[in-house]
Amino acid sequence: MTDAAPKIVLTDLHKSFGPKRVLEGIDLSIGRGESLVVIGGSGTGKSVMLKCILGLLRPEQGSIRIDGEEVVGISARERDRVMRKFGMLFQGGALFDSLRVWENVAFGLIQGQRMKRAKARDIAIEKLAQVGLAASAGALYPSELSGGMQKRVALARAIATNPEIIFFDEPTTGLDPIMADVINGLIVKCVKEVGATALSITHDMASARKIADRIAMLYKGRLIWVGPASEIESSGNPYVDQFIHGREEGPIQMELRA
Ligand SMILES: Nc1ncnc2c1ncn2[C@@H]1O[C@H](COP(=O)(O)OP(=O)(O)OP(=O)(O)O)[C@@H](O)[C@H]1O
Repeated sequence: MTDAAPKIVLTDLHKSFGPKRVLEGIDLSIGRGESLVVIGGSGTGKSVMLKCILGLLRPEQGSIRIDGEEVVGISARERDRVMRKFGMLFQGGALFDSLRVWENVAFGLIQGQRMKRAKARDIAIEKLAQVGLAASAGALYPSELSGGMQKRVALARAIATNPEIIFFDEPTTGLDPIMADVINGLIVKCVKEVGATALSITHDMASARKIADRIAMLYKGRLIWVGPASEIESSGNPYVDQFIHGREEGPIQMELRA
């Protein structure tokens, strides 16, 4: 559950690319230990928002606070320190093909924390077990695994350093619905075990419903609805309603045609 001081606070965040305004005033507070999922159509700015928090993009206006600390405009060195709080599961897994599975999982421990290989390997094997993979899988290369197994490895890597905050970027893309459900279940379990705050972006509603405590919907540069996952069916918001039911007809399509 969450406690009083929020982990991440976005205030009046704006990000444009030339004349294209992508984020036009995002306000969002994510509690400690909370799992928040941002939904929204393609190109609405979900990745841009995540990249702003990760420091990969710099917003031209607004504030991003992590544990109360302003991170917009901090130095590269300070950014490295803040980044150590983060774990990340990238869209598509983004595993290193030339490294064995265990080396992928241990990457942040060896490279980021300068941990000895033997110790990092033990932790990697432990994390692989947490996502349901046998120690023997650690010796394989990613190309020898199915897509679902690769996602498990990516999840093991995301939790390897016991991060305080984990970002999930489209965690179920490319998986069949059953494997997606398995991965969603593992995400919930692992986030709880690590005690992390989770921020995910997806357009997979089954995933959002399963992993979110709260859901926020991004549309036209703003969060048009934020609320408990259990209340999204009764949001009373026609944009949300259309999106979550995947209806062709509704206000979103009309504006796309314009
Ligand atoms: N580096 C960039 N330079 C210029 N425009 C960009 C850049 N990054 C993103 N955009 C634009 O910002 C908008 C939002 O992109 P973003 O990738 O955040 O969408 P998204 O909601 O994550 O979409 P999807 O669900 O398809 O991944 C898009 O119109 C995109 O073209």
